[in-house]
Amino acid sequence: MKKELDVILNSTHDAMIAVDIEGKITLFNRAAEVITGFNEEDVLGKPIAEVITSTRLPYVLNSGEPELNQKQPMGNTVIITSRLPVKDEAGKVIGAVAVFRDISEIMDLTDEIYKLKEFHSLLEAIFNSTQDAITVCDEKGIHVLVNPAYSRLTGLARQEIIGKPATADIARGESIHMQVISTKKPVKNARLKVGPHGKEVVADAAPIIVDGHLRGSVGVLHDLTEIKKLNNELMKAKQIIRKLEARYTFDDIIAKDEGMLTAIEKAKEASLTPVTVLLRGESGTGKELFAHAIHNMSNRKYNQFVRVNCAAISQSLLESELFGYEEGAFTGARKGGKIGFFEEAHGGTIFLDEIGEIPISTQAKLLRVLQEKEVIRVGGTNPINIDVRVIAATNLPLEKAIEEGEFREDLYYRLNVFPIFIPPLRERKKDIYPLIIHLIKKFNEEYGRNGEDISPEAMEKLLDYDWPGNVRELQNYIGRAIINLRYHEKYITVDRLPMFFDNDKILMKDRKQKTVIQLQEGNDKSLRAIVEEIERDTIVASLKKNNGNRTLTAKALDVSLRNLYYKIEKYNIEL
Ligand SMILES: Nc1ncnc2c1ncn2[C@@H]1O[C@H](COP(=O)(O)OP(=O)(O)OP(=O)(O)O)[C@@H](O)[C@H]1O
Repeated sequence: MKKELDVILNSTHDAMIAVDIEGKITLFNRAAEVITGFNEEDVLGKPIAEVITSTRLPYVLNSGEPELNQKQPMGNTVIITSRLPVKDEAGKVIGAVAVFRDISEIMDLTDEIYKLKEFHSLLEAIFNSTQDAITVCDEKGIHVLVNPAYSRLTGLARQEIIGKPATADIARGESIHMQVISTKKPVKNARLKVGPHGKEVVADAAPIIVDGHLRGSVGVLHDLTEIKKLNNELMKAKQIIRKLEARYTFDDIIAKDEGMLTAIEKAKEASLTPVTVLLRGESGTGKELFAHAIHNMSNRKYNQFVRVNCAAISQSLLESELFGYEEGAFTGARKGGKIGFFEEAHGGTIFLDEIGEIPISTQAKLLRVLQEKEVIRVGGTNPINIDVRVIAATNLPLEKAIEEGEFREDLYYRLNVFPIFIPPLRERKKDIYPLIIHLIKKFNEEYGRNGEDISPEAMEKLLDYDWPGNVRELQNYIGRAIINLRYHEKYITVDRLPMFFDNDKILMKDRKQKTVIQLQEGNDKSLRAIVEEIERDTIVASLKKNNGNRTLTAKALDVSLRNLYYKIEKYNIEL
């Protein structure tokens, strides 16, 4: 029996030390040797206080009371000890035993657990407060976690989705979790519709890998309707800034050609008087630039310059935008009414771009404003005096529009008091080289290049081209050439020139391919969605081909400029 007890005593992980009534060591097991560093033979019979200075066994001998589960340091470790008196049958204390264990490893683990708990709480707070919708699936593709933003976005409560397969919240598109789980690779920018309301989202997902094993997938969804809304607001803000600023002066107009120099002289002359100016010229020739310069040289330069693109505003809104409206003038009218562009430009200049696009009914009202120098807001009766210089611009042959009954003759005469004709670039080739040098400097700054000039061979090619999009096209073209330059290159040489577009063919090819793809995929899109997609792609391609020039694009696609603006807004095209 003693042998068995010896084995037990020396194989247990609990350290044990026993002392007699005098405090001399009578038992010192293997675990006690490991923790204290002493050998049994060296300590047996010695007073415990000589071996372990901090011992409390003498107190237990004295008091006869046990001390249980006491934590205390011992050397570099921490131990947890229980000390018990040993009593004879009469209850007299005849010795004491200390049982203890090194708990420094457990303490380290406790520390680790505490830190993990802290981190967990931090993650939980982020998870619950972030505006990004987050969803987590396990490695089998079962939803295990979603945050409140996810429920707000998808309309699915936690309990409706947890435990369900990854595909359960998808209204349209492929599950990003399943893609991640099958490929172990992240997915970026996937467009999906989710939840019972088919909310449009852009989603990213990444695998959760623990010790080299896939444990699941975490997905983040961004509300696309919100992004679209913000984008629209940004576009509107940009439009407003553009409208309010007259950035250019005559110093910004680059010209060598005599025809162009004459136009500039005429414009300078006009800027010194309040005369109504009609700027004529093809799209991209610099009409807006002239309008800015005239305003900035006039005595109105410290007042507003308001640009109105008459083609970009829908016919139904144009009148109320130009002349303002009174409260309750129509359904949806803002409380308190709204002032129109003419009132906004009071004391300054209004630039009526694409004047040929004004509908005939609005033309009559515009004529009245120009004659009487007063506006009456839509839904109102009180005339409001305005002092506004008018600069109008068009790239349409207004005379032909008059013949066809689309433009009022009397308005034409009102506007055509001081016409300035800006020649197309193909008729002033002398301007091409100075414009290129000006543009190289501008784009060097923008793209961080060091271009200085253009080689004679490259120049020859550019002089041969017709530039149907005029300076705007040249500007975009040189921008692309500068991007093609290496950082150390100073010359735009022929091999750095971008291709000129022959896009009609490409466009047709693209259109056909696209249609076939849609059908081959057996996509369940409606005919309308397919047609709209093709329409959008076609407009984007044509706009690219025409360097963003709306007029040329409208012509190429055989739609009215107004219709094109409408579609650009409808499809949120930014070019
Ligand atoms: N002579 C010039 N010197 C420098 N830059 C020019 C010149 N002419 C045009 N540009 C630039 O070319 C671009 C197109 O010019 P602008 O917008 O004034 O043309 P537009 O005739 O008003 O075109 P649209 O009829 O399409 O509105 C602008 O970025 C403008 O700064």
